[in-house]
Amino acid sequence: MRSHEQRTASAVENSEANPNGAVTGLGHVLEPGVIDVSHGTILYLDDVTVSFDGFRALDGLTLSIAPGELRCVIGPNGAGKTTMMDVVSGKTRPDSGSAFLGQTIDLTRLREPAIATAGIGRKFQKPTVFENHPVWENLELAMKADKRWLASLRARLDRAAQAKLEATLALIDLESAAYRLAGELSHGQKQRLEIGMLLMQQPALLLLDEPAAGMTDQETMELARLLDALRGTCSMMVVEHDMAFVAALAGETGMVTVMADGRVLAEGTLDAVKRDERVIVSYLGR
Ligand SMILES: Nc1ncnc2c1ncn2[C@@H]1O[C@H](COP(=O)(O)OP(=O)(O)OP(=O)(O)O)[C@@H](O)[C@H]1O
Repeated sequence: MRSHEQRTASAVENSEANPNGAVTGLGHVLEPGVIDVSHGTILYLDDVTVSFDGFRALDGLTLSIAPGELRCVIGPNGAGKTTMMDVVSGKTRPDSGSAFLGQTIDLTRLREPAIATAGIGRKFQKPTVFENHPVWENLELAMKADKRWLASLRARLDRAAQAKLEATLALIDLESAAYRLAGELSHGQKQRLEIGMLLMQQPALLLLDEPAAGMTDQETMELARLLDALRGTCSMMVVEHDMAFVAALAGETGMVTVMADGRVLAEGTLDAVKRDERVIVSYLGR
């Protein structure tokens, strides 16, 4: 598996070797997983607008995320957080504005499967695992969905694929549950398994929509530890309402984005945004 740094390096090499980089001018991805982050941005949204029957769910949203960053996005109900993730993952086309993965991959021109292939993995609130299959097989099936693993999986798991599967099982702390049916897992374990399934596809950017919803406090902190362990492997954008979880992820220095009314209301460390009068009024209260 290529690390984030290796992907970045090869993206730079690729753009030097080929003036078009990893994509054509039309934004069609030619080589999965190669993202040009040479300008220090993995995700760039600029002035994005999405309207539903005249109502602006996103209203000039501008936001960027650095490679390797774990960005928490908070904000009141209806702020547009899910709509923003829908734009990034290709589920919703913006009316105007731009959305780029790295320098060259125009997300507004790609369909959802192409965006997934380009390196964006999305986790929805409700865990979606194959309940009637054992945990390890869920990871193997996820791997099969990734063309890069196909050659090794055609016959049987080769050493690299096997090692990746075992490392992921350890990372999501489900080694002892490897042979249990996914349907028998607790909610927190299912959430971790689904993140593991996304990791098998080697995403460059993971979108996580309220991953801690419905979890016990202990499960929430286990999830925070897992996401912490992923730092540097992939970039992450986490939409969340649970402030204890956000505090665990952001720490003292992580950047937190506060959305309201379809745009960014404030951005800064959690401590700074919590003291921001506009954030207190529109979201956190006193
Ligand atoms: N498909 C749709 N059709 C009509 N209105 C929509 C649609 N999707 C979202 N909206 C509206 O757009 C606004 C933003 O919704 P969105 O789900 O993005 O907010 P959110 O910040 O994710 O909220 P929450 O924290 O409650 O999940 C809301 O007022 C919502 O009702």
